[in-house]
Amino acid sequence: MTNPLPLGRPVRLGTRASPLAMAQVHLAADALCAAHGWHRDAIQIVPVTASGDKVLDRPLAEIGGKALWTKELDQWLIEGHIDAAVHSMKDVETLRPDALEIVAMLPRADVRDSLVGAPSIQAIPQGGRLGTSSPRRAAQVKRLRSDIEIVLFRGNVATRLARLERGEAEATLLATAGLVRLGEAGVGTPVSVEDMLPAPAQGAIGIETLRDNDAVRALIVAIDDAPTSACVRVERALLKGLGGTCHSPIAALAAMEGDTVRLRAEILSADGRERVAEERLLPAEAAPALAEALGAEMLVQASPDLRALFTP
Ligand SMILES: NCc1[nH]cc(CCC(=O)O)c1CC(=O)O
Repeated sequence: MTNPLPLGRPVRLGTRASPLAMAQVHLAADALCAAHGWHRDAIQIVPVTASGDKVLDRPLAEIGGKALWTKELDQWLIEGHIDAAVHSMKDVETLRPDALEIVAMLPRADVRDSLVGAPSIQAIPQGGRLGTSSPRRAAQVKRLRSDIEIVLFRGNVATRLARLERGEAEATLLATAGLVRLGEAGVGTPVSVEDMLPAPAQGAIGIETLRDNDAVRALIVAIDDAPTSACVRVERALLKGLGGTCHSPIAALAAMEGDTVRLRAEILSADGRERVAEERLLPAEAAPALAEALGAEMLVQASPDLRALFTP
């Protein structure tokens, strides 16, 4: 016997249609079924093509930023075509529409980036090319290896790996979590967070609903991993304080240590020559507010040129 459907019909989970997003929505569906004792047909998966997946020849930052990943899903939620949307938290804008709320996050996966094409950043050949469209990854690599040339790599994980295979760059960096979820765990070598601090919210999957839909919220909140939610909220609060955009090289990682949150954060100039880095132990309760204040403080430490990267 499996439990009856509380909405009287399957729960409709919206997702981007990319292979990574599809793998992630299945993780969310599995978690919901396990938590509620449902059979898998209690969930209906609804793929929605995001505008961010349609334009592949220009940097995301230029064509409209992170909103392009969520715009269609936001609209489907608000119009009631889906009950919840599953997101890579890394791709979710800092400021969300008032009607929506991220109510749960799955346990966070590996937060590290993986280097593909070379065993370490040091081992990339002199003057070699690194394919990425991430201002953070570009700046962090430039900081370690100013000789490396950055070439624009957009598209999904498979596209980027294919471009590397074709010799369009010597190396690329991808989120380890994404590689693992796509069954490509053996591809690449994880880079330590000491060498390369990840993007805020990297490795976290969030589920968003309509703030006012109590029935759906109650179902989704059951799968929330509290430490992941707490840490990702702190990283996103820092982003809010920085007021960054997709143009802005920002890295941040929060981790629970008992009743405190260890927050590491850095902002960099595009060439990696300037860096403002901070590490703080914050009491958990006040951590989001303190992280937001830290973001503003980091901007004060930055040169006018670096600060300009954070003014939209
Ligand atoms: N911007 C694309 C994106 N959004 C989330 C992930 C990886 C999965 C995750 O961080 O949870 C990726 C791919 C990548 O950066 O390699």
